[in-house]
Amino acid sequence: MAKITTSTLLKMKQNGEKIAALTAYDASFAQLFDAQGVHVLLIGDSMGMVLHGADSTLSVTNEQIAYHTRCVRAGADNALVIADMPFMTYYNAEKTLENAHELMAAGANMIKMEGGDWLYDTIKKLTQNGIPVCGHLGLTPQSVNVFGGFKVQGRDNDKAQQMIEHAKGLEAAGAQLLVLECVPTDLAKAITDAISIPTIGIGAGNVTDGQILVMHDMFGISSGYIPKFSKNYIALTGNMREAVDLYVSEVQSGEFPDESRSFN
Ligand SMILES: Nc1nc(=O)c2c([nH]1)NC[C@@H]1CN(c3ccc(C(=O)N[C@@H](CCC(=O)O)C(=O)O)cc3)CN21
Ligand SMILES: CC(C)C(=O)C(=O)O
Ligand SMILES: [Mg+2]
Repeated sequence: MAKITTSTLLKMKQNGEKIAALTAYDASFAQLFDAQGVHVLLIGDSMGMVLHGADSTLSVTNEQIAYHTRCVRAGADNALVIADMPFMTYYNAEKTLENAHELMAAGANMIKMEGGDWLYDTIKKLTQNGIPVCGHLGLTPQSVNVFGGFKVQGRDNDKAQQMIEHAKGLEAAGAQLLVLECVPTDLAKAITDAISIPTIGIGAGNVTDGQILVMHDMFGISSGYIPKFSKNYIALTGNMREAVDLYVSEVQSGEFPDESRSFN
């Protein structure tokens, strides 16, 4: 496998080849995932929950994401490395550029931010400065307290229509990838068809251009609650390497996620 870049991912969408992504937080797992053909590794602020044991992602800092990005970078040969921008590190353009710079210097190839139309100007600035951006719409966990819980988003028609507009706007602002989290499958399909950049789904059905899972959920070892959209690949295979291998092949065939792991 050659190095995965933003243009590789775009070509994969155009060719109908599914993108397999996982979160990663250290060099050993990054290397294992990379060796099994995972295309994208995300240093997620989910680390607040699966590494630190918190009940949300809000306490994660830019410094922590930078530290784990260095760890993942060291193990990633070919996979594209994306670093999450944590809660309250991108509330204005200047702050965002400074914090995104730290994550890029730590070895990220791209940064990810949660949100819609209020991010357009910032995304423009980042890409102008050479920092590729992944958007994130739907259940954006940094807004858990606004949503009143981890709830599926875009169920009513107005909200769905608004999310499609925001997806188009993010693309127009320069975003090169888009995560869709916990949205009805029909909406994920409409968004995936409406934009030319690839979509990566989690709890968004098998209609997106790729899939991502939190690695601990895929291994069935997350502390606390395991979301309904995830799948325990260790239970199916008995070892980590085969678990990742099966995940990648089920993403590529469209077998994962099935209806029982999607929302309608
Ligand atoms: N281990 C882990 N896995 C994740 O996928 C994940 C994290 N942590 N932390 C950051 C966010 C939080 N996420 C979550 C957390 C809970 C639900 C959840 O409870 N979902 C309900 C659906 C609720 C509804 O129907 O509206 C479910 O049944 O899965 C979803 C996403 C996704 N991310
Ligand atoms: C679940 C993914 C998309 C994420 O943002 C994270 O792991 O923090
Ligand atoms: Mg995140």
